[in-house]
Amino acid sequence: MEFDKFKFMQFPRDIYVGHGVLQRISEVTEKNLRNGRVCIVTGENTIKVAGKEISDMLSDSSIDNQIIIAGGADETNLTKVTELAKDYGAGMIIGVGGGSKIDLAKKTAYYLGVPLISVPTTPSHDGIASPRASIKRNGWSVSEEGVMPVSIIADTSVMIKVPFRYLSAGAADVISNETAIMDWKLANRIKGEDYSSSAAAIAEYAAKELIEKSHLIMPGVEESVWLVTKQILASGTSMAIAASSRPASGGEHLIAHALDMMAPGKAIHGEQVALGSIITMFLHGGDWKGLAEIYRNIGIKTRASDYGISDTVMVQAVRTAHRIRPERFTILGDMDLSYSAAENALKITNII
Ligand SMILES: NC(=O)C1=CN([C@@H]2O[C@H](COP(=O)(O)OP(=O)(O)OC[C@H]3O[C@@H](n4cnc5c(N)ncnc54)[C@H](OP(=O)(O)O)[C@@H]3O)[C@@H](O)[C@H]2O)C=CC1
Ligand SMILES: O=C(CO)COP(=O)(O)O
Ligand SMILES: [Zn+2]
Repeated sequence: MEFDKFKFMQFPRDIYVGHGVLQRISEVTEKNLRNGRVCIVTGENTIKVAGKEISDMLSDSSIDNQIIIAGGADETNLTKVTELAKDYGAGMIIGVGGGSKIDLAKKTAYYLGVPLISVPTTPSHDGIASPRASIKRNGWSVSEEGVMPVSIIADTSVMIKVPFRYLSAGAADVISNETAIMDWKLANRIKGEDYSSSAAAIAEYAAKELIEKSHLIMPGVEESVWLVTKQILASGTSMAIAASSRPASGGEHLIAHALDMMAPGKAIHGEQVALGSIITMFLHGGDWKGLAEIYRNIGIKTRASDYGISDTVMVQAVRTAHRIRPERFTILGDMDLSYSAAENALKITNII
């Protein structure tokens, strides 16, 4: 048979991570702006944290720019942001904020065919340096092709200012690669899905590094942000190699996306993912107790009620999460779990 494999991988060119790197924004913009003006996609909170400062720094360097304040990463907001950026003649997008703003920015840059700079204001997720965008369409979360940022400016002196909960969530998002990889291997064995051992090795390395150094993840310590951000970048690289979020998103993420729909605004992404990965680790027959202990050590609460999520919702989320992405086979299978099986697993693992 003729060799017909093909894969497109995108990687960032320049990554600045550490104290005070935000000051590089004008220099990095000038280096990457081919033509047109700059649109800064940010949120209501994050404009105050870094969005406005970035706009001022660009203006001081005579770079025309416009701020777009956006909401969540859903279809409606994406259309609005893309139209505004297009009307403005954007030749570059700068995404400033958490995962939702960076995903909107990734997808806008993708539609307009312009470069993207990613400026995370929080270490709460591992989408900072991934080419994938998680967008809600008709209420369902879809993992889509976006652009990989040409540059990432991760200023730890900005990211340290978020509540510790956000740092714990980011670490949990990376640690959950453990179950994502188990699911990917399972899908490879059962469904013959393509599997990349190099992408999996990097995703697993990132998780293991944080597990080994979990005692160093502490509140109010900028070095902890540095530690987590480095592995967030590694996790993003694994998604770039796979050209998919597979190495960092399995059944635990499906449960998180189900909770997004069924219990919106209760727990943040990384917290939902942590709950999901304890349960999928249990279903895989792995060391769920050890995993839950690690999560608690880094400040993650491991009971659904800690977030105001009811037992019934938690059971339903576990039962039905597989419906969200039927093409992404995981330990959750391709049929609803029985009520009693889901409830039993959640009780044994002390999630409910
Ligand atoms: N594409 C990918 O590969 C990945 C995507 N994701 C996606 O990322 C999202 C989760 O990201 P997450 O960051 O947790 O959620 P959000 O982007 O929703 O941010 C959570 C909240 O934190 C606020 N915030 C961010 N930074 C600061 C700050 N420095 N100070 C004060 N408030 C701040 C935001 O404000 P504001 O309202 O201003 O935005 C927002 O209200 C999910 O949609 C998930 O699907 C997650 C992992 C990987
Ligand atoms: O959150 C992710 C990795 O941490 C990837 O997002 P999806 O679950 O939307 O693919
Ligand atoms: Zn995630």
